[in-house]
Amino acid sequence: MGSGGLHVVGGLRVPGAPVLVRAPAKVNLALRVGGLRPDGSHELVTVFEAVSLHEDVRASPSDGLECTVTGEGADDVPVDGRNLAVRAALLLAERAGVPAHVRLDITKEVPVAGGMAGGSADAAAALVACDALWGTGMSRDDLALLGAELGADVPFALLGGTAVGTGRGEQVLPALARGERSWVLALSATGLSTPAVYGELDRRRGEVGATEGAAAPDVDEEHVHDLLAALRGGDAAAVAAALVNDLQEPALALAPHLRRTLDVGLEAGALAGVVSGSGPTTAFLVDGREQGLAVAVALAASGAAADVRRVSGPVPGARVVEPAR
Ligand SMILES: C[C@@](CO)(OP(=O)(O)O)[C@H](O)COP(=O)(O)OP(=O)(O)OC[C@H]1O[C@@H](n2ccc(N)nc2=O)[C@H](O)[C@@H]1O
Ligand SMILES: Nc1ncnc2c1ncn2[C@@H]1O[C@H](COP(=O)(O)OP(=O)(O)O)[C@@H](O)[C@H]1O
Repeated sequence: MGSGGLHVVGGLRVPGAPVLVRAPAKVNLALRVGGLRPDGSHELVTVFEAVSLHEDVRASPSDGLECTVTGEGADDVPVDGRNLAVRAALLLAERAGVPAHVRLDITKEVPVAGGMAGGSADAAAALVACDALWGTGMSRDDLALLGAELGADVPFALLGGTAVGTGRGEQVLPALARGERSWVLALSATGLSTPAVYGELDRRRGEVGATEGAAAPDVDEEHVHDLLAALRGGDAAAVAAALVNDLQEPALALAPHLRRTLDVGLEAGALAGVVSGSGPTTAFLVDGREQGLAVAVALAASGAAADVRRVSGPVPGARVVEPAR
């Protein structure tokens, strides 16, 4: 285990050069939420798709631990020990037994607190970048285990593609998925707190449970069976029909304006629209370029979205980008 980084020169990697890693945002194509676990998380079954909205993390040599953040929503992101990328560097250094000496420069494209796991992407990218910079020689599985300690979505940001997540969402396995999907994302001006949205789901289930005796259902892969079959077939309309999110109603309760956003996207011809994870980003599945343009224009023109992005998926998980952009 070396203490220096690795630099590519004529095919050889030499210690000490900056490493640039890119990691993707995600959309949950299905999110079925079960009961509350003793650790405060919910049991869930989800199908993640990594989409072409990215976070870039550059790790450079330093005498200490420094962090900068620029790009989408940078003002809302801490640069101290609360930053998930900083926490990732500290955790890797501790487990590898090396000093946490690195400068992390984060460039964000993913909306903060948008339900697209931008912070998790930063953590995943920082793990991969620091592993390369410090030459700690961790396997992808080692990094995924560390990632799971940082947040439930981090292992998926490492894996990318289209995958099934179980447990807290941190146990991920690739899913068979044919073809590429086109998405229009409607961004909100303000974020939603993930714990608040799960809390709203619990509150609603508590009310139902009090009268009907059944609160949280057990969840297993059977709950995402239709979606997985549709993904294997690669038919966008079948995928659209199977999109599901148990956090959608709680998110809509906390951010009622999203109902109009969903209506506008659907009226403009999207195959389907769904709140992404805990929201407030909404994701519209579209069939082809023309439909995507129509949906994006309608969302932007109506004012039902603060901003609009057209993306595609699946894309790879956190990876070293060479040469640096
Ligand atoms: C809802 C989802 C769907 O993919 O994503 P986002 O919409 O936030 O991106 C995830 O479950 C969010 O995962 P992530 O944001 O990584 O969660 P963590 O940092 O591990 O936990 C933040 C908080 O979310 C809640 N949480 C998270 C995961 C889970 N299975 N059950 C939970 O109840 C807990 O209140 C926890 O304290
Ligand atoms: N590197 C980071 N990027 C974004 N948010 C971060 C980061 N580190 C910590 N956070 C905190 O995590 C919160 C939500 O993270 P984020 O991943 O953007 O959203 P979501 O959980 O909705 O997908 C933010 O409000 C922010 O304060």
